[in-house]
Amino acid sequence: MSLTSRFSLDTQLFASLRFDRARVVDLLVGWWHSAQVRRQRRALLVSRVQLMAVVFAVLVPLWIVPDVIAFPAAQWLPLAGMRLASSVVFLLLAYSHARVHSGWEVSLRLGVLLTVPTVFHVLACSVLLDVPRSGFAGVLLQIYALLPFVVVAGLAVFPLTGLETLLYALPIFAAFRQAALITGEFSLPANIGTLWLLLLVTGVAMVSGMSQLQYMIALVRQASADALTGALNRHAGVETLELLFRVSASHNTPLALMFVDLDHFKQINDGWGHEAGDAVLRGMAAALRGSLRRGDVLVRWGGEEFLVILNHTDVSGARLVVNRLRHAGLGQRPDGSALTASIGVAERLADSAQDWPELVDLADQRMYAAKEAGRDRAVLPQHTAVPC
Ligand SMILES: Nc1nc2c(ncn2[C@@H]2O[C@H](COP(=O)(O)OP(=O)(O)OP(=O)(O)O)[C@@H](O)[C@H]2O)c(=O)[nH]1
Repeated sequence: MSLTSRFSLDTQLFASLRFDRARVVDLLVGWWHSAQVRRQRRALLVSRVQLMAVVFAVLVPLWIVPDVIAFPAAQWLPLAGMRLASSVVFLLLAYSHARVHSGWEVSLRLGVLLTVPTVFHVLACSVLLDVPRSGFAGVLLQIYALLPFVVVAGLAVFPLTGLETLLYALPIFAAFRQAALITGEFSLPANIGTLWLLLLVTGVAMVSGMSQLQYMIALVRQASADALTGALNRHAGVETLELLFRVSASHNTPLALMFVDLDHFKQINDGWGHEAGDAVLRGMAAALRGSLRRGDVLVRWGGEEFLVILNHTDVSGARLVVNRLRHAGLGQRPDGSALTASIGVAERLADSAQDWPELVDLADQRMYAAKEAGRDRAVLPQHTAVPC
């Protein structure tokens, strides 16, 4: 990799670490995360859950030793049973299959990891109700009281959105209140400082989770972006298309594809040089992006060929996008004339496509039909030609 392209990649990485409104919303709720970000985040969350589960599976039973030293058998025996049971659940989590298929599966695993210490805390408070708060037992009781803080602080190691951190923290808050009610220590004025501290730890965990998420999104974007145009590269495009096709087929929703190929692009390279050709490609990608919705996906398929994936879009929706492109234009050639493209459109339902390669083939064939019909036009399913 040349020094300039390396520099430009680094610049892109740091640019995507800057905040703007869309990025903050992405970090707070995550509705618009791309297929790549979702997949990487699932893998990262699962591996972190496994790591934490191993740590807890080892540490939790080790605490039986101080329990035995500090508490009478009536207390340490049930505690030891709870610790061993917790350790079994952690071991199951640690050795469960690393490959997960859905976000729900990941949420469930993380939920179990957090629920075990939370439930343990509430039950331990009932078990330890009558233990005198003096000497070593008193010290241990104070450490037990800190468990909700440890669990909330533990959220900081996961790349979660702000909303997710809050949703995972709320049951821990409820457990903290329940434990205080059991021990008879719950009164709002007396607990206000402790609650404030718990909120503060939640806030820090939230910022930490969102920062990790932001860094992960930046790395995924860098790995899946075409360095010249910023569109998805072909590898990431195929992954996205594969996923969206599968989802569209299982929910029976429409999925349209636009195959966009610039007209007479070679003349630009030959007449004005490769740099001018690159600038035209960059401008064209920016113009395409400007005419698309946020959920649409722009892929650089190769050279001067782009693929636009229009999720939840039928043929009439794709026709609207084609018309919008026609009005907005694709930019200019170096001589100032309008840049034009030939476009082929295919749609999963209208074309009864069985898989994504068939959909790409159909869009590609229609793009060639548009070239043969004189360029500067789009061919849609049922072979309706729309001049661009
Ligand atoms: N500047 C630049 N040129 C590229 C890039 N990738 C591919 N090309 C050029 O794109 C041109 C594509 O030429 P052709 O396939 O003949 O297509 P065309 O000239 O657009 O002709 P039609 O598609 O038939 O209208 C070739 O000259 C490639 O070298 C790139 O990243 N930058």
